[in-house]
Amino acid sequence: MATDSWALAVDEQEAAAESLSNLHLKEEKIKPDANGAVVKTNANAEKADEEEKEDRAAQSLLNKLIRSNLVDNTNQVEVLQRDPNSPLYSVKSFEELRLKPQLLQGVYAMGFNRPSKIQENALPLMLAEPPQNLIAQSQSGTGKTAAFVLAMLSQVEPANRHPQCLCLSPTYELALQTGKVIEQMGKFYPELKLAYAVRGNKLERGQKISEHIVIGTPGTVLDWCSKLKFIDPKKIKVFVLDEADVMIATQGHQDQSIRIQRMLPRNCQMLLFSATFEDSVWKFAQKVVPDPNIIKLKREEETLDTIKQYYVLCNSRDEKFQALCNIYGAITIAQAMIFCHTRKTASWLAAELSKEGHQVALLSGEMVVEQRAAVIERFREGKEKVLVTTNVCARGIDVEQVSVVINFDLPVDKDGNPDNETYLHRIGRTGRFGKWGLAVNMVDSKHSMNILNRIQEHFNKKIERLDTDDLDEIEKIAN
Ligand SMILES: Nc1ncnc2c1ncn2[C@@H]1O[C@H](COP(=O)(O)OP(=O)(O)OP(=O)(O)O)[C@@H](O)[C@H]1O
Repeated sequence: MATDSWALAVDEQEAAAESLSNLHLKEEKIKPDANGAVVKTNANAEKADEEEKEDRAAQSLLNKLIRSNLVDNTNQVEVLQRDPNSPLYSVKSFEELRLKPQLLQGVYAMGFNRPSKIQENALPLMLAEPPQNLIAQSQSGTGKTAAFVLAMLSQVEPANRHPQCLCLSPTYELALQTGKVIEQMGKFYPELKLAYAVRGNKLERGQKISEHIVIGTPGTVLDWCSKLKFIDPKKIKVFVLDEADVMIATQGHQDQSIRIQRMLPRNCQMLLFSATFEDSVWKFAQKVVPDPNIIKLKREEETLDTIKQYYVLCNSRDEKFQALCNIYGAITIAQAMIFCHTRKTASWLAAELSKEGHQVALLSGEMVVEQRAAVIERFREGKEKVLVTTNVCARGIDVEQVSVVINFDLPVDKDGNPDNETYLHRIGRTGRFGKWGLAVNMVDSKHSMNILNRIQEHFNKKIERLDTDDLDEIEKIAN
């Protein structure tokens, strides 16, 4: 396909995505009810019983919006150097990096006292002379964005008024979030300018952009580099591919990213970041980052050791609800998270619990990400005591103070098999929050008993039966 018609196809694709997201916005009608519970009044109610679809970009954005500090990790960083004979540098302070004073000031103004684990190794590699290529993987919240933003800011020469750093993000919203970090860290570097290559940011044809850093989504960046020629890709010194795992989950982005990368000069520094490292990400990473250094930080392992796990046998949704009420009647629960399989069950349950006088928050996929972030924030602050959510919607969200988790429906994957990873993440604890926890699983059919059995086998941990008609027995589980 010729570049122009290809770029046109990209345009159409992004336009379609945009109109879809507008449509999505129009359908949002979420308001708190008289009890403060967030209740869905979605025009598209027939969709409510559909299983939620996983949206990795939305999850990633949500995580960014609700995160207030670094995620702790006690694992060792693994570093694989391209040249194994060169000494392995790691820094324990930002001073050691010999940053421009205005950047050091920016770092400290953000409240960073010392580099995070991943930054200790990634920063010296990225700032080395000559610049080194890097593939880095560590879970969300470990300081990757701050690291590559600092690398980009360090390489810019403000007197050269053309784009020198190019950063690709999977979505418009994620690009804006990274842009905010650039602006914050570059606060004391006013001559440094940033442009957003995102749909809707229209420039006049024939124009060349003078900003030093361009951050955007692959389709628009490709347009700006090829069809519209706003950017001269040959002058790019640093190329960052952020959230590679989310990127390749979006159709078309992988090819667009590769096409952009092919336009860059050979000596351009290539940096790729990802929170996960499945095979597909690794293959993609190798295509876009030649001769890489590799840094990996394993996710902190979660365990079920400090969790008391129970199951309750029920015959229907109403019985599950009754069992839940009995548990609430017998023990004091400061805060609980309740997981349901569909939006319909989640909103029904939230309404029923509010009728019983509970302060309930509802989190489900039809809310825009900002609304979801606000719901989580309120729950974290203790404004609501129960958070009802769909299985998919709350993936990856930690609310540290919650000690009781109820699986109103057991987690299953799209083929109906037990989703052990989700089970563990919902209920398990890392070393940091190794406090006592209680998990109750509602089982209402042979099928869900089978799922529960497979979960028990997978973790080799017995899940005890709980008779919720026996209040004494329930009381005992809290001791
Ligand atoms: N050295 C540091 N000291 C203290 N806080 C830091 C440091 N580096 C980053 N942070 C803060 O920690 C949080 C997570 O950092 P950052 O967003 O860079 O992580 P990330 O790994 O890029 O996450 P994601 O994969 O979600 O983008 C942010 O609030 C950031 O401001």
